[in-house]
Amino acid sequence: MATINFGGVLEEVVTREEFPMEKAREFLKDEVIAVIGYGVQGPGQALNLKDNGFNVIIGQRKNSPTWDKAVADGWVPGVSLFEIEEAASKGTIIQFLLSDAGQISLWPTLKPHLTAGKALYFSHGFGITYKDQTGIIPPADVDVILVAPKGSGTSLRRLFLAGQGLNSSFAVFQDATGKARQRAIALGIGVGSGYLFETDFRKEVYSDLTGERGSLMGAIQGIFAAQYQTLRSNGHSPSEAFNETVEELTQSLMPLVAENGMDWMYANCSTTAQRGALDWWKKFKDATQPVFDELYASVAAGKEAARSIASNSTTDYREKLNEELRELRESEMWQAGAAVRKLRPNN
Ligand SMILES: NC(=O)C1=CN([C@@H]2O[C@H](COP(=O)(O)OP(=O)(O)OC[C@H]3O[C@@H](n4cnc5c(N)ncnc54)[C@H](O)[C@@H]3O)[C@@H](O)[C@H]2O)C=CC1
Ligand SMILES: CC(=O)[C@](C)(O)C(=O)O
Ligand SMILES: [Mg+2]
Ligand SMILES: [Mg+2]
Repeated sequence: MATINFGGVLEEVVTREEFPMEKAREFLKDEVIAVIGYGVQGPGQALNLKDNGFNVIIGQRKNSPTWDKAVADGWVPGVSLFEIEEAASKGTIIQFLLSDAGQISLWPTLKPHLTAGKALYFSHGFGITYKDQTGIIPPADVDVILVAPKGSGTSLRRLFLAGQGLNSSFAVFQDATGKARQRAIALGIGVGSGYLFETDFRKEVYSDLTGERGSLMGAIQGIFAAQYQTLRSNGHSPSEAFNETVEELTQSLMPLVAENGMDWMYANCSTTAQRGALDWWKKFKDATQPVFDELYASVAAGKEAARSIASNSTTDYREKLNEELRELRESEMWQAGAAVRKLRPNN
């Protein structure tokens, strides 16, 4: 473990230097890793593990689009691709990568295959933390571990193929074998993590649900929409409103934030912009703080989990989500965005 100073707070981080790929492979050489679910995280993690030299099999329902996707990705039926139950019985480590709602309906099928000494692996603290709602209560004689990549499974795979990596958090909920922590770390390295930050299941899911509803996805769209509306209602054209709300942020300013922090991005803007941003960010913080506090309370009370389970358990959940995404896509702001993207100089 390397001790790193995060803004004055010391934390332990696992690095690839202390736990190299070779060590991870050696540690898991007798394990069969069964990846159940082939949505977004499933392919990213399974392909990275396979390419890193681990024994991986996929469990999917036959005659499903994701079965075909797995075949197209090179998994071979009867060799490395099986029906869910067969994969679960063969696996010594079960990576449970169905959607959080899907995990609930599959749990009774999976549970009998969790025999003594196996490991149950999640990429989210959801199922375990909200066990009152999910009914996911693992047997006492299996390890229960978590590795949660800090980003989309698509990015996990892309960054791996580019020779880079994505950081992940990891956690142990239950150590039945005495090697749960090592198993989690080895898997974290195997799926393509660069650094591994230790957490627990509850903190992982509370922070993840807050982040995606908040500044990563929900709040950002809300702020974009509010500013766009202000500009439009004051007579600005769609292209002007979109450029000043989204395009400049993603194309020019966020890469600078990613590279060297907010003050660095500010320092590379005009002194006029710096004056305004330094004055106004606090007003936006004060205005949104109550919403973030309400959000966290809703997460901690299990209300966000309940809503997610209820809406993603219906048979037509995918159609309904797609319908809402279509509304977003067809809004004037994002239609303006589509036109603006076509005019990027590199296109
Ligand atoms: N999407 C991402 O990149 C990230 C996801 N995670 C976590 O990883 C896990 C997997 O997430 P995703 O890959 O996004 O899942 P997903 O939403 O893409 O679903 C994965 C698979 O579950 C299947 N599924 C859904 N309901 C089912 C049911 N009732 N029975 C059988 N199969 C069903 C879907 O067909 C799909 O193939 C979740 O715990 C999620 O919170 C963690 C970090 C990022
Ligand atoms: C990609 C990720 O980490 C999210 C946003 O939390 C998720 O997909 O659930
Ligand atoms: Mg996340
Ligand atoms: Mg999430």
